[in-house]
Amino acid sequence: MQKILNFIDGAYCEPEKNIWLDNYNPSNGEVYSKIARSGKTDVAKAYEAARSAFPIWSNTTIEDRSRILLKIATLIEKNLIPLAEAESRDNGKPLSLAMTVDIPRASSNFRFFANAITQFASEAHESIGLNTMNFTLRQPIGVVGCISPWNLPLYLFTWKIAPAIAAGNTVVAKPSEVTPMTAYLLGEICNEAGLPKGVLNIIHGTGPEAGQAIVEHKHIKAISFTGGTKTGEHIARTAAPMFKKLSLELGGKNPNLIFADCDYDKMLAVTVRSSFANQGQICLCGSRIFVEDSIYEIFKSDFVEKVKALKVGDPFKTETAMGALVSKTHLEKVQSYIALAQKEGGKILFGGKQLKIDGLEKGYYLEPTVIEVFDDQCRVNQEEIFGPVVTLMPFSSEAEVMRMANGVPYGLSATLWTSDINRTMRLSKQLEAGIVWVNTWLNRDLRTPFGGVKNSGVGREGGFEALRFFTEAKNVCIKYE
Ligand SMILES: NC(=O)C1=CN([C@@H]2O[C@H](COP(=O)(O)OP(=O)(O)OC[C@H]3O[C@@H](n4cnc5c(N)ncnc54)[C@H](O)[C@@H]3O)[C@@H](O)[C@H]2O)C=CC1
Ligand SMILES: O=C(O)/C=C/C=C(\O)C(=O)O
Repeated sequence: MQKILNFIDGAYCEPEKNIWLDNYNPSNGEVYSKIARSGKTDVAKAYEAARSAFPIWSNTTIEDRSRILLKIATLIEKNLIPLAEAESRDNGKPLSLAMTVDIPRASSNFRFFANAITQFASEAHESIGLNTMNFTLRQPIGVVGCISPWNLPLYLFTWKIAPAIAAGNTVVAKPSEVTPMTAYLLGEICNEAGLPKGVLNIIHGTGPEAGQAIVEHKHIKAISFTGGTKTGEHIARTAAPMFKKLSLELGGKNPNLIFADCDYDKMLAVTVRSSFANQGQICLCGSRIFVEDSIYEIFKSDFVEKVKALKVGDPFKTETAMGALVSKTHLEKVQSYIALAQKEGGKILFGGKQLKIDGLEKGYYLEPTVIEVFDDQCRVNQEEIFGPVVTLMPFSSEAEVMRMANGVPYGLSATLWTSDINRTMRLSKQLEAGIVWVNTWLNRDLRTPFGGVKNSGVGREGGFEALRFFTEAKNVCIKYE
């Protein structure tokens, strides 16, 4: 059976303790590879490789760093089909999604930061009349840790690694133990692109063992993490007393605010996508749908009609719109929320049942699920489900919908559907979210700041924000005569 090995100092290697985890294919529930279960000693080895590589990499010219990153981007593009197939097999997502979203975005992440680093500049402040000049050096931090989740595996793994190495850091990175395959394949691509050994080190294993060892390592000075809010809280508790720089991209419970004056057909099509893309396993999915009461009934029936038409099935088939959920544990978590919704008085308008797909009976398939709820404070409307489940509620005024939209502990994204520019401005300012989309969803320009407020995280990724995170600002003050 294939082994997913660590990638340390430019070479693949087994974990020190020779212990392995099972890697499941969610589409058929079968174990299809073994994952290195690494611990402290593996992380220490990865750190040593990264530490040795740092003096050379941090002094490598911007042009050379950029050239290597561009080469990685090109190689990811060249390997689109094998990478997309690996991602789909590991995660359960439709192959079509991996081909058009996950892998192209992984390549764009490297291409974007290869170019961004050539434009990254620092400031100078002249103290006029005092004969003093201050300028800011933006220096790489050293060895940094990048920890990513299972929902968009290579997409989010590279979203952290690309800016980290573009800025001159060296990295110890850990993908999710649930979806490690494409991160494993990235090692070979980095070697082929000429990335010097030790610049990127990839450790596999569980969060509490390998992940915790990265966060606890006293010389890894910055941690960039994407994942669940509880895990983020735990990481912050470990890293904050060690004065590490932290970027935390956490959960969401994002509202969709649909006003009667919107472009209805466009809104309907995009709302189906923002609800169920990637089986609803994107932190940006709009899981709470609020609809102005004059169009609530018509929306309800049109939406359910469209959701019924979504084809759930074999991720490798072209007609599949929704594949399998990522794991049995996750499927059970999502199902427990569907059961809770019924206990709380919610009405299932469609879905809610596990599906058995011919030939893939042990896969983790779930119908897309639409629940009408009557109290915005019920648990299914407050807690992150992170699956193909959305709630519907009507509203009668801006004030009411804003109270409900902002009435959760999360604040990642919000989507507003309206043709009124004044309302757009008013509500965009009032929404408690790091990202507001108006008449669109998951429309990404990689230069923009990306992140959440409240329990959705700390810090911003994207563009120069990411390059600022992965560098330390040092002021140099020169007094001249
Ligand atoms: N981007 C997002 O918003 C995501 C949210 N989630 C949410 O989190 C819930 C739990 O999913 P999990 O797979 O358990 O996500 P998680 O947050 O535990 O995992 C994300 C990453 O963190 C690592 N990790 C876990 N514990 C760690 C620790 N103590 N120190 C360092 N790294 C650690 C994991 O190995 C993985 O690489 C999901 O049901 C979902 O609600 C999950 C994945 C992504
Ligand atoms: O950067 C993006 O485009 C999307 C990021 C998505 C997540 O962070 C997530 O789903 O966890």
